[in-house]
Amino acid sequence: MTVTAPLKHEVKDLALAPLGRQRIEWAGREMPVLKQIRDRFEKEKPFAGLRLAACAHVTTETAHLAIALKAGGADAVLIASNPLSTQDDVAASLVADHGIAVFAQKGEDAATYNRHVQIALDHRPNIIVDDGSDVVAELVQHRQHQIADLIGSTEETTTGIVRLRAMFKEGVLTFPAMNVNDADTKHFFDNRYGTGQSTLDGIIRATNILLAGKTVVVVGYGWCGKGTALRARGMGANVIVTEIDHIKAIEAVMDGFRVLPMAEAAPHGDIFITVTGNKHVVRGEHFNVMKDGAIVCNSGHFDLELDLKYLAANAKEIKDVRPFTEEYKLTNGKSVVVLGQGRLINLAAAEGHPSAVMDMSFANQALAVEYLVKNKGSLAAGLHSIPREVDEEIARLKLQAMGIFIDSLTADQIDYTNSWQSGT
Ligand SMILES: NC(=O)c1ccc[n+]([C@@H]2O[C@H](COP(=O)([O-])OP(=O)(O)OC[C@H]3O[C@@H](n4cnc5c(N)ncnc54)[C@H](O)[C@@H]3O)[C@@H](O)[C@H]2O)c1
Ligand SMILES: Nc1ncnc2c1ncn2[C@@H]1O[C@H](CSCC[C@H]([NH3+])C(=O)O)[C@@H](O)[C@H]1O
Repeated sequence: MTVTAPLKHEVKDLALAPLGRQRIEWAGREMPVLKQIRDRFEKEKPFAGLRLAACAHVTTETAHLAIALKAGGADAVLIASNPLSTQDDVAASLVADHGIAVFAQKGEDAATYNRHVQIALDHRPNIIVDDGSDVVAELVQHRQHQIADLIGSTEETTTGIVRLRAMFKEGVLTFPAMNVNDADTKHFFDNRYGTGQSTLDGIIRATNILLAGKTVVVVGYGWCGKGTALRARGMGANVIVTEIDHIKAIEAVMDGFRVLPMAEAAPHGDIFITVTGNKHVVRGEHFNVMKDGAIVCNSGHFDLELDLKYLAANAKEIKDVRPFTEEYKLTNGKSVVVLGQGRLINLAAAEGHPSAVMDMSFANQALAVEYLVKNKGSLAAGLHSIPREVDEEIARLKLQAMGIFIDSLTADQIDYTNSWQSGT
């Protein structure tokens, strides 16, 4: 379908649409679950008459989510959830081929990013699809009067959920918000295997560095950390993990990784990857004892995990050495190489998670939006889990699409698992 009527948008270049169209089609081959949901939405039109604002990384995978929501009848606006993650060809195709209003350009500055958040809210959304909670935070801080329009929101990522919990505690989250991140078919695969693969992809595309034999320090051993450490080991790196949580640290030790405090890991690392969702987990005291030329990057959240202000304040010179690769020559004579301006390296220098995992994440998103609409007016304010049966159905459909079938319990086994008398 080609839309001829002028559409409000802010994308880099509409002439990139054919390339975007081709890449969106390619990604679709690995997104069979979302495709089934989209086909049903097309027939049932569950979102007819509803205004939807989505804030997500504008990638080939998000394109499929946006197309599915539009197929369901939503009047959708899409903005970027990160200044560096937009794929400009995809943004162009969504506007030109699908009639979706996209406001996103790779490399947009902070002022533009924030202006796009305002544009998303100017749409007066009934539904917000958020990734990191920037749109919801703006709504509850400065546009309380618009909450009456809202049926609810959905949240994609761990730190977004942390922010929503904090909002609820303060009494400002006065509408239902679907917790997409905590669905098993989301974080087990997206945060772990998606981040594991795409983070290394980003580092390799930015630097073309050999991982075998390098010491990689993974900061944080949550879902993203586990995947990153596992995949780095698979590429032959010696992996050190740092943590602040005793249980996660034992897990890392028993998974066979060396665990050290950051101050002790800092002199050993060749490459540092932060995946904590926390602030300044690598800072001055650590940069100062790193090897000359150590590479640091973030695959967690925003650009705060690395203390970039410290680096800038202590640099004699900051030099672009390759795309998404800047060398900070420090006053102590050593240099630190920062990838992707300290923003998500997997989305800045590579293409984010592969489509096969985003298929499940975005199936959860699409069904979360439908759940909000179906239960309009009856859900309490605060966070809501994706219903277990939805999570299980997504897993069933994914396995089916992969051509993998599993056993089911026999009647005898069901009886056995339901009884407590037959212990022996
Ligand atoms: N790059 C991506 O595409 C991508 C994908 C999914 C999630 N994320 C983001 O990555 C971050 C991590 O997500 P997750 O699901 O792994 O969260 P998680 O809660 O499972 O793990 C975070 C871990 O970091 C640890 N941590 C916190 N502060 C630390 C510190 N100072 N030093 C060392 N460890 C510390 C915590 O103890 C925890 O184990 C979040 O911000 C999330 O939003 C990014
Ligand atoms: N290819 C992709 N397309 C769309 N979203 C993705 C892709 N890869 C990863 N993500 C999502 O990105 C989320 C983390 S983004 C962290 C949010 C914040 N806005 C920031 O940019 O710092 C994860 O929860 C993933 O589901």
